[in-house]
Amino acid sequence: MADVWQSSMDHAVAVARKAGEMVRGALKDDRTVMTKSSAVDLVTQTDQKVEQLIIQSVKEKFPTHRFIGEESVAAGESCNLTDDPTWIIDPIDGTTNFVHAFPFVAVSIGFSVNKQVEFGVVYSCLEDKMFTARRGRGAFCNGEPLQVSEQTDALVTHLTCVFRVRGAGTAAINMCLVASGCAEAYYEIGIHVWDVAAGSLIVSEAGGVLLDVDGGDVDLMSRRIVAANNRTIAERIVKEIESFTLQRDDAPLQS
Ligand SMILES: O=P(O)(O)O[C@H]1[C@H](O)[C@@H](O)[C@H](O)[C@@H](O)[C@@H]1O
Ligand SMILES: [Mg+2]
Repeated sequence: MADVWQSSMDHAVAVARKAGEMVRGALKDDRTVMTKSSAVDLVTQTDQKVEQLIIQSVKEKFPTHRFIGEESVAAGESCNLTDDPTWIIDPIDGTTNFVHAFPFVAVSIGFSVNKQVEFGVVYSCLEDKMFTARRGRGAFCNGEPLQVSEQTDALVTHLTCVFRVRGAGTAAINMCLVASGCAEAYYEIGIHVWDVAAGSLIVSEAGGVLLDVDGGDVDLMSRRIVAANNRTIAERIVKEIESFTLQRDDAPLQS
């Protein structure tokens, strides 16, 4: 990656930390659910405030950059990735955790150019862990290099009856667990681009493998992903799970 994106990445880290402070503060006194479109799809005022904080602060510094944010898309903005520099933001990944004070909540910021993720930042707010990756330059947690595990006996961070299962309740942290070598794999159907844009780069820069749940190349707009420490485990997961298709994130808006 050309050094031209370093200042954007530095800004992403700084604003993710600020956003994390806001999330920690709100955990104490503002976890009220505003809307609930399903048992798992919750929105709080804090989700919206944190997204605004990030977008405003980025706009001031990088006025030409574009945004895809979970709450902005929920409010009707389009979710199309162009070749322009684009910040892909999940203000609170793990909103259900946040509402219950279950202590795994992340701010996730991916940054893409020419439809390729150039850097990813995931701040695990309560653990105070800042996960970062730049394309071609490795993945880190609080500055320490990350490496996926060499285990062949897989611990998986999502539902399956074949593997041992753990789940943090946030796609971004689940992926950082794979990147950190604490779990061998994560898969999910139903996530959105803002859940996985940053985490996917963190996994691949830590030496992991990303696949679509049908075994092809991962497509961040397709709402499905397998992330694993190696290809053998990724392909085993592909074989074991029953895949299905959901409406893509970039599907044309219904009029
Ligand atoms: O809605 P948030 O909390 O941003 O994202 C969550 C997804 O909605 C949910 O489907 C998924 O299981 C969870 O891992 C993800 O982070
Ligand atoms: Mg999310």
